[in-house]
Amino acid sequence: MRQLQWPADTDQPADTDQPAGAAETVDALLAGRLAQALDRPAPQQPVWPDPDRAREVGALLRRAAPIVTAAETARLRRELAAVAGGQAFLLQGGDCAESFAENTEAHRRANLRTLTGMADVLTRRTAVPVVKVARMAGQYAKPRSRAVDAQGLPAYRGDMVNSAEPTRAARTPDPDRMLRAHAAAVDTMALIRRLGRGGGPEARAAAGGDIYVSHEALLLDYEQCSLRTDLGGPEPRLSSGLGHFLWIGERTRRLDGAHIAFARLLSNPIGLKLGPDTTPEEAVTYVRRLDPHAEPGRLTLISRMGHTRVREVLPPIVEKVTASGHQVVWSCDPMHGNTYTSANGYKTRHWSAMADEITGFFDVHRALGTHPGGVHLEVTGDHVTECVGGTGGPAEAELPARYRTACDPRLNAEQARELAHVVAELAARSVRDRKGGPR
Ligand SMILES: O=C[C@H](O)[C@H](O)COP(=O)(O)O
Ligand SMILES: C=C(OP(=O)(O)O)C(=O)O
Ligand SMILES: [Mn+2]
Repeated sequence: MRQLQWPADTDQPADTDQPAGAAETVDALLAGRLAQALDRPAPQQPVWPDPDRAREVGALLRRAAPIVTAAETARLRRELAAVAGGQAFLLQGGDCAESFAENTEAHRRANLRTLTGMADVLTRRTAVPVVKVARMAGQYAKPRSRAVDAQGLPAYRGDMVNSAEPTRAARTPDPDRMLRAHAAAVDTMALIRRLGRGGGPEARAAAGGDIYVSHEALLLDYEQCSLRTDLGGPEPRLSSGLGHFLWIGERTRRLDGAHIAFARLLSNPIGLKLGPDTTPEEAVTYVRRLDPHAEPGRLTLISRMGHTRVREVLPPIVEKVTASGHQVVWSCDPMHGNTYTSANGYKTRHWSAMADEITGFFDVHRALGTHPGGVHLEVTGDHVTECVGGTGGPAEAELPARYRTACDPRLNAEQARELAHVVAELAARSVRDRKGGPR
């Protein structure tokens, strides 16, 4: 698989529409499609104060080595096909936002250990393989509800864009941060490889076998780098070397927008967040658009409906998508639909609301006879106090003690483990139902 060849003398893909044939022609075709995709409206993008520097950074990044290999990504695609087919579960999780300051080896190891620990709970209880996908090695860009924060400053948009520090200078988007984020992601992937392979028994236990990496494909100036021509699928596509799995967020999934068009071009498995306003008709439109060749596991639909809505909103979506014949992975994000501000002013989530949304998600799939494929969580191994509840978890008044997140509140290791037991019970029941044959 080759790096996508950009037309000579320019940093931008050519706007051309030639038929596929020789290698250069396929590259030109894909580069043209990419240019068309990126030309569409793109919400949540920073305005770089120095566009020339942003272009220079883009050119540097396009020459950088990929973070993940195409072979690994292809393996994840096969494993997600098994999830879509009901033979495995998906566990995806990590920080809401990685940050340069928190990117220590201890932090990353703790997060990996937490993910692995949760996977162990699930595997032991269900005896079904668990595919582990970390929100890591590229999760540095954030969509925001408001462009301006409470103090009137430009919002923090992730360390890849600006700094969380509350000054106007720090909040000014800086394209060089994309280089730092890329270097940090390379470093994180190297750590994961070290733990997984040559790291010795202790390290191997910490990593727990293969861990894939994922992030939200949000910042298009970053995402258009590290693209390789992939001729292995039903049509020529682009394999992103920036992560194994990329997802499109709730705030950037407009159907006529750049993010959906970009995801359509990728051969990586992709995810799509679906909030409570999604209609079944919209869901099917996304599925047809993003999985045009009906490849099992190509698309993961990550519902984040909120615990009060999931039982009402999800069933018609699952029914309509199932009737369309596409085999998607159904995943539940119980975090983003259950966020609220505590009485003392902290953005938080209650453990019980998450457990309830997950329970609702499994109940919906049980009633419809479909496979509740997995969960998507914001979680850390650090001893933080960001989400309330769980046995022994903090109350609202205790949130200030160790509230460290760069963006959204994460479950700490104890809360995560307790939630893993809830998921494991529900998953075990679902496995039993399936073994019992059609109901
Ligand atoms: O995950 C992150 C999103 O950026 C977040 O949920 C939006 O947060 P905001 O409402 O604080 O902007
Ligand atoms: C921004 C996120 O989620 P959503 O797009 O579902 O709001 C996220 O996963 O951090
Ligand atoms: Mn988040």
